[in-house]
Amino acid sequence: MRHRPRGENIIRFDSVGLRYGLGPEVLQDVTFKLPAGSFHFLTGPSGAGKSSLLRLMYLGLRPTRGRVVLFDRDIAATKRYELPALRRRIGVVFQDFRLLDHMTALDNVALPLRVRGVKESEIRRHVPELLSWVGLADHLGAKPSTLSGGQKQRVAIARAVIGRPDLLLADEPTGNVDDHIAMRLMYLFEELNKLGTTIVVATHNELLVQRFAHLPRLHIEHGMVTTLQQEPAAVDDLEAE
Ligand SMILES: Nc1ncnc2c1ncn2[C@@H]1O[C@H](COP(=O)(O)OP(=O)(O)OP(=O)(O)O)[C@@H](O)[C@H]1O
Repeated sequence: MRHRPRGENIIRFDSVGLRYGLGPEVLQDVTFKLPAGSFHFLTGPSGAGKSSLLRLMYLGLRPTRGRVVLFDRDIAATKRYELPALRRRIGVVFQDFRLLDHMTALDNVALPLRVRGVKESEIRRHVPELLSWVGLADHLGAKPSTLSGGQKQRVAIARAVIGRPDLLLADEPTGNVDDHIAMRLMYLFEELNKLGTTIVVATHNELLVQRFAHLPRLHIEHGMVTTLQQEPAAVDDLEAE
């Protein structure tokens, strides 16, 4: 973690296009930049390309055209062996969690800290505390196969935030939990953001988007990304005009 002064860009896309194989372009001419320390929702209908955009951001895919600049590094000009160090600065909450099945919840969350050589005494202090905060105090020793979808999701979120990454990318992080836990998870993201992490949360949950009102919002439709500087007027508001 080496947070940068707010205002500098953490990530920049210039005219980025993406196609899978010989298929049509699923993202077209995507251009935006995210300043360090900002918080954005990523919205759009199912199949619009939210997960694909996140994959480009965490370097899980290379664009078919255009330029991606991450932490001031042009990814096309970055050597393959340099990519893992960049990736370690990003926390990712995958839609399908991607927990390691043979490890306990505690060990899954501890992994990013162990990779970084953090002392076991610190790991034993911080990891149970975070897992308790997301409501999993009774499941520290549980293997993912014994956890519900919502519990796995919370382990995945704890793993993504434990190392206070420079950039957090979360794909539908509240998709499997009730409203109360969704709020708790959002507050966790807000706290992380206050500490300097830039955050992108892909979601279908309009209530969350309206309630936390982080702008600009990135919105994808028909392969195009727009940055919305204000929330679209609700249908009731339009009818009242
Ligand atoms: N691995 C892949 N191979 C081929 N096409 C893909 C692949 N992954 C996604 N797509 C296509 O890319 C488009 C965007 O998909 P993506 O998963 O990014 O959308 P999304 O907005 O995240 O959807 P959802 O909200 O349903 O998760 C879709 O048309 C999808 O079929």
